[in-house]
Formats: sequence, C-alpha cells, structure tokens
Amino acid sequence: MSRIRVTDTSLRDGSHHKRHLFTTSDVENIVAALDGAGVPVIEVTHGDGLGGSSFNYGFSRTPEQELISIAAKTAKNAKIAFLMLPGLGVKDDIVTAQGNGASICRIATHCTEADVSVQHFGLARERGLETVGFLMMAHSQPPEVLAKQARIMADAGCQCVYVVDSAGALVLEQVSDRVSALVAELGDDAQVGFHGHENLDLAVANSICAVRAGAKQIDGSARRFGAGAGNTPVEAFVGVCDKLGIETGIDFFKIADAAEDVVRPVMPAECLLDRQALMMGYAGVYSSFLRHAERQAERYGVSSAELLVRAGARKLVGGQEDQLVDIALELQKEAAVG
Ligand SMILES: CC[C@H](O)CC(=O)C(=O)O
Ligand SMILES: [Mn+2]
Repeated sequence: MSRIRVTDTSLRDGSHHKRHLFTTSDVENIVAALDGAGVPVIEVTHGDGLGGSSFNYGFSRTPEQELISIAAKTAKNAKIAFLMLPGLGVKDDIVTAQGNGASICRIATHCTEADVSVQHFGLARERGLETVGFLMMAHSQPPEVLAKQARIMADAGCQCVYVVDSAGALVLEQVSDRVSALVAELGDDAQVGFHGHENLDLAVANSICAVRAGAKQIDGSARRFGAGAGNTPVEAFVGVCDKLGIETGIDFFKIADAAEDVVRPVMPAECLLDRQALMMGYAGVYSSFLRHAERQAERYGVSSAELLVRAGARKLVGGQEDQLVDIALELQKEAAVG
C-alpha cells in the first residue's frame, strides 16, 4: 500500500472547540511540534473557514490571515492548508492566504452543492495552489449521489475529494461504501480523502476503513482537537497505521509527545464523548453546532441534547446555526405549555 497523507486540522477544526480564540503563539507552538513529528500538512483557518470570523459564527481573537502567515513561517517541511466555504469567504481571501504562505486550498460545500465550488477550484489551480474538496455531511447522502458531486469537483480542478463525516454519524461500511464509490468515479482524475469525527467513537476505525477502500488522504487532529467529540486523533491513527503496515511518514513517539505536551495545553478542555456529542453522531448533526447549541440552551433554559436531536430531525446543514435559536424557542414554548 502506498503512503497515505495525513492533514492535521487542530488549528482549524479545533478552532470550533476553542471558540476561535487562537493566539499567534498557540499556532507557532503547535505548528513547530506537528512539523517536527513529520505531519506533512497542517490546516490553519477560523473553524468555519476563511471569512468565518463574524457575529454568527464567532469572532477570531487573532485574524486568521495572520495565523496562516505565522504557520507558514514556522513550518520547515509541512505545507500549510486553509479551508474556505464559498459565500463565507470570497476569492480574494484565497489570494491573500496564498500570499501569506499557504499552498493548499480546501473548498468545502454541503455534499449536494458541489457546483458552488467550481470557480474557486478554477482560481486556485490557475494560481498553482494544490486543491482539496470537502463534501460535508456525507452521511446524509448515498454513495452514488456523493460520487456525482465528487465528479463536479474533480472536473472543476479539485485534486482530492474528501468524504466528510461532519456529524460523526458514519459507521464503518458506510465509510467504505462512500469512499469506494468516489474512487470508482474519479479513477486517476483525483484522489479521495476522509475526514472523521468522534461522535460515535469510530473515527480511527472509520479512517482505516477509508484507507482500505482506497482513500489516499486522511484528516485528524492531535488530541482530537476539533468540533463535537473531536476529530480522528492523529497520534492514535498513526500508531494503528504503524501496526497495520500503512505508511504515514509521521513519527509515532514524536506525535504522541506533541499531542500531550503541546496541543493539550492549548485546548480549553479535552474533547469529550459526552451525551451531547453522542446525540450529534446519533442524530446526524453538524459537529460545529455543539458550542452554539450549548449557548442557546443556556440562554433559553432548555436541554442542549434535546436541541441537538431536533436539529438532526430538521436536517440542518452548515450555515443554519441560527435555526438553533428557533428550536430553543420551540422547546421553551413546549415546556411553558407543559
Ligand atoms: C464549518 C466547516 C466545517 O467545520 C468543516 C468540517 O470540518 C466538517 O464539516 O466536519
Ligand atoms: Mn470537521
């Protein structure tokens, strides 16, 4: 089996858990440690991607372009990636991120909306950036639908399309089936990747299923530092890959030290598989809704677990965080009626 490439997303997906409060020294320390362990790609952006810093999603403590610039200056070998959701960020943001030293452009769309990424992939390739596409909330669509959406991204210039388990809702074969469908559709036109969340405690196992189904790129976060119950823990994933003879190029002992000694102190708390996170995996809710749901539950005096289950029933997609207020009001009204 050829080497797979791991992208660490602590400094992007972890931004949700940290409520977008990264400082320049957090980024400097984490990038140096991950780079030293041999992590080949490090993603740095506001949790919701370029342009995400806002009233709706939460303001960044430090402008993300400044964080990208620090990351690029710190990394000796790792490439720096950024994420963008079309509509939140705009094409100029891509150009600025490249100017600040990022070399991989990752464009994320809901998994039925790949067509909104076409112009961004075009621009990124024109400018010599490497490209990655994110089909988010991939549990919500069957393999054949995802494969067609992946084709749209690949035709637009995307070099690796990810099955993104935003809700941590996919279970083993459901990952293999989706990855296999994309591999069959894309052939040599583009690679396939997998981005997991821990909400059903399956992110490492799911990532191995993805590799066995032909995925060449895998996302994770040291110490699970990500939204919901967190992402695939890179250190555990690397250890499992070592045991299975899957080459990652990452030093297991160095990444274990980086996760414990450098990443953990930056985290506000461990990413927990508590009742709320579990509800997200079970009900299929976007992991980054967790902190928003907690805030609205507290504000309106309702149960955040119940709020999340209803968000799943409504099939909310990324960007619809404001509907959590609507659901909280609905729960409050029901409680008042008795
Ligand atoms: C808001 C973007 C989102 O956090 C991307 C991602 O990591 C996912 O969908 O899991
Ligand atoms: Mn994620």
